[in-house]
Amino acid sequence: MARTIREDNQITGTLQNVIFSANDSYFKILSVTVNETDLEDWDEEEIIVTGTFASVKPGSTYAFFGQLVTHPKYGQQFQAARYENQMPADEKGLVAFFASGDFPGVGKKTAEKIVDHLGQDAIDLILADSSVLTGLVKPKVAADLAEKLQENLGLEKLFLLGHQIGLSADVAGRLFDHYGEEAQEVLQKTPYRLVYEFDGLPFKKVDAIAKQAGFPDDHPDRIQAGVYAGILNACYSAGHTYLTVDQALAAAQSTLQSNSSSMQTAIDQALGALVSQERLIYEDGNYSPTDLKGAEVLVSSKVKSLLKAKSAVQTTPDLVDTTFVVPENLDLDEVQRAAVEAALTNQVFVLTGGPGTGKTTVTKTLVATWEALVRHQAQSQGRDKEWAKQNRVRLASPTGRAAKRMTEITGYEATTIHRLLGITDGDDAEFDADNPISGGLLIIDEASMLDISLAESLFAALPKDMHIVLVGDADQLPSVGPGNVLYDLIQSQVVPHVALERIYRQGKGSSISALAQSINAGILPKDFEENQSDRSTFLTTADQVPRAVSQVLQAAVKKGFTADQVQVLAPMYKTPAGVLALNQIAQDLFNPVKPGQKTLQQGETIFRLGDKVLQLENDSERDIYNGDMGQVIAIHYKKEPGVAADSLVVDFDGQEVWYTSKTLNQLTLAYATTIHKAQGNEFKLVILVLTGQFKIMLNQNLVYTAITRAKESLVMVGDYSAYEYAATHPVPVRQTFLQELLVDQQNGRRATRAKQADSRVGQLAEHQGQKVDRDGQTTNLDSQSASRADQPASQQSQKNAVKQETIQQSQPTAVKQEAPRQPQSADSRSAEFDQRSLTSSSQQKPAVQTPLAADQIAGESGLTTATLAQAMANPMIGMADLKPADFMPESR
Ligand SMILES: Nc1ncnc2c1ncn2[C@@H]1O[C@H](COP(=O)(O)OP(=O)(O)OP(=O)(O)O)[C@@H](O)[C@H]1O
Repeated sequence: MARTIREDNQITGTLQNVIFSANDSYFKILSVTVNETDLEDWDEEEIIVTGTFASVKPGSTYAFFGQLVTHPKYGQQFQAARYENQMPADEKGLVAFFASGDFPGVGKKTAEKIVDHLGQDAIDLILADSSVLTGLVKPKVAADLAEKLQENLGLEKLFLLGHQIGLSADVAGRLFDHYGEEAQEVLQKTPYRLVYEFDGLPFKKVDAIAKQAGFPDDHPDRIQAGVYAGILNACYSAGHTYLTVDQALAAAQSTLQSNSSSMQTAIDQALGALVSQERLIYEDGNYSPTDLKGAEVLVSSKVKSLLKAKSAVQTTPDLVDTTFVVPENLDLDEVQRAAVEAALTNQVFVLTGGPGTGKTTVTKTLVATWEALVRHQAQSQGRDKEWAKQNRVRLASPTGRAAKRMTEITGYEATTIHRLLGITDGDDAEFDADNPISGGLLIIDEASMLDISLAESLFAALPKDMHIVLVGDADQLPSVGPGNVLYDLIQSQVVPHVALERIYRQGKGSSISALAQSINAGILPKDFEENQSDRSTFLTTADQVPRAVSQVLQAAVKKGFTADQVQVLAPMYKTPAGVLALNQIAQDLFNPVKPGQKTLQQGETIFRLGDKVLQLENDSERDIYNGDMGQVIAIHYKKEPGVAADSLVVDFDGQEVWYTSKTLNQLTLAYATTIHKAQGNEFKLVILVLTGQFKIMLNQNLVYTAITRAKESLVMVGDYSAYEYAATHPVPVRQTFLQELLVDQQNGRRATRAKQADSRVGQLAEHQGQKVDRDGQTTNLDSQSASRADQPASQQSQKNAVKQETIQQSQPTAVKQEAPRQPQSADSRSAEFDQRSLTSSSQQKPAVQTPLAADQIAGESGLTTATLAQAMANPMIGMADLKPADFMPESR
């Protein structure tokens, strides 16, 4: 139901007391005695007022503007959108205000002196310029008084100004925290500074603030900030670390919404100014945001210096050979063994491979062999325990979940990279170039998720002689943030690399692996629609997706799958086939409303006790990270004894984390997630939804990443053409410098030019339409976005070339693979896609019909209920037994 917009009501009242005050924001709950109100039905003396307030003072009078709402537990209360401090109306009141005891060193006499000299505008005069107090009071008293006034009234004024210019109280509060008493001046006099200095205000918003402050469209500050914001947005939305001149101009024009010739000249001047201010770097016809280029330079130079370094622990091939330890007596194949040797005999090493190829097995062997090497040398060289500790193995991963898995598998402590580096929110890393981390060998898992900024922090903090091994699946999605670290390291051929290709886990019979490999090669296999022992396909139109997913989930629930074991994946949040809608469906199935069940609401989401939930942000202080999944294990209401505020407790694999209304926005339901958020996680059953509505997001790496999250079974729902389109479209090329920085200058330039030529093919399509961030959130374009459909197919061929070259150059023993078939041209595929998307549901390829219903399976297969769960563990009689007929609505 659409929400009706109402005019604000008003209450003027005296503050009795502050019932609750949040630590991490200005949110408060107040008890107020009503003096006057326009609320028709309010006849009580007191009212509860909630909202964002400065240091409001009991006994003072305020005017609150907002709405009367009904809280499910606490009943009626006033939700204030803004408020005003009713300042003393006359000089007598003003004297009482200054002498209230709030201002150290100001008694009645001093208060009278101040008011005598400054009159009724005393407060405004002091807030504007505290030097008006010079000579009236002692310097210390003047400083304290000005500071206290700022703290209370300065923030209140900022709330008021924020309200007038369309800033939420929360942003106004953060601005005050950032700029202090200067905040108001920044907003009114130099608003475009916010583009460079303040996180979380898009250029459009800053521009609107500046317009209200009287800045014309052609003001140089506006053009400069618009150019900078445009370039930065373009880099972040496409994952680039630089833009060509043409791209930079297009991004700037799009952000500034003008391409007049005078604007062209102004943009050129702004680009020059941004370069001289060192906000941008211009080189060889490209513009890079200084931080991104700086990060690439640091990573490349650190990699090069590490490659030349000699570690304290000797790792000659002979020593590695004699100390080689393979856990669990596994028989490593030739390539795996060569990978271990190369990883230990080189200071920097990259290991890649698809699921089940033995990356973890190699990691375990590396850890065990390294420890044996350290022990052996500590003994033979008479080293002490401290030396062994200094050279120990460290393990880390970009996500908490992957780190936990590493710990479980290796038996060694693994952490997130953030934790390894001691990065806490908003603060600099504890470990950096001046204070490096300790350890002799560092293994980073899920390295495909490493963006250039995190890579910079990581490489900066490595001791100069540390061994580093990056492990990942090169065919997965690139990092959410800019950069292409893993790809560039491999492509440079400067860093030794082994690609594991033989699949062990799912074995030859696994059709999920075969499908993933085929999609990797740009082909949707002929048997895509045929149900296999471990995968099924259900073709539906976009509007049939919710029903189809619901049917599949019901079948899964009947078969005993838990919410933890099943993961619904879709590329984006919105649309009826998107993550938000699918979460509702899954929540109702896995955790239906029960009488008396405790719930807590945040925005549109109602969390129920028992829900599967996902952490959306890194919160290093509480050691929970973006992508961590957990379960709601308790909900507490404020009215309960000993409970200070409504709260929700989540169990993240044994770690309990509390959320209150202030942190609940970090959490969402996790029955369905975007594919980006599922990176680094694996699930027994994956239900993947792709439809033409997600076209802007579809590519090989996305669908490959989704499919390979399935450990045992995969159910694909949606539109055939969407799968076909994704399978035949490589991930768009990322423009980065790291590769060329790693190789010699001359060769590097050549490579860059080739990449630029490629990316220009797609330039015409850029800066148009919608912007979709790397996690599937749609926003209107502020600057630009690259249309994935029009990106060249070059990354696929580059990728294949890398694989081939790597195998030949760094890994002579690896099993060579046939070069995959090149995908069709992007144009012909696009045309085909559009045609298919227009096909009506009756023209959709029919779902394969089989007569066996899910709940018949136990009987017909001769399994008892008790053995059914056991049977589910076997992919051969697992989810694949759920046939299309079990999932699809009867009417189909
Ligand atoms: N050389 C080998 N011989 C026999 N079994 C092997 C060999 N290498 C790996 N395996 C087995 O194959 C399975 C998959 O290996 P592993 O977990 O190391 O792969 P992975 O690449 O880490 O997979 P994922 O990325 O999906 O976690 C494991 O059960 C492992 O014991």
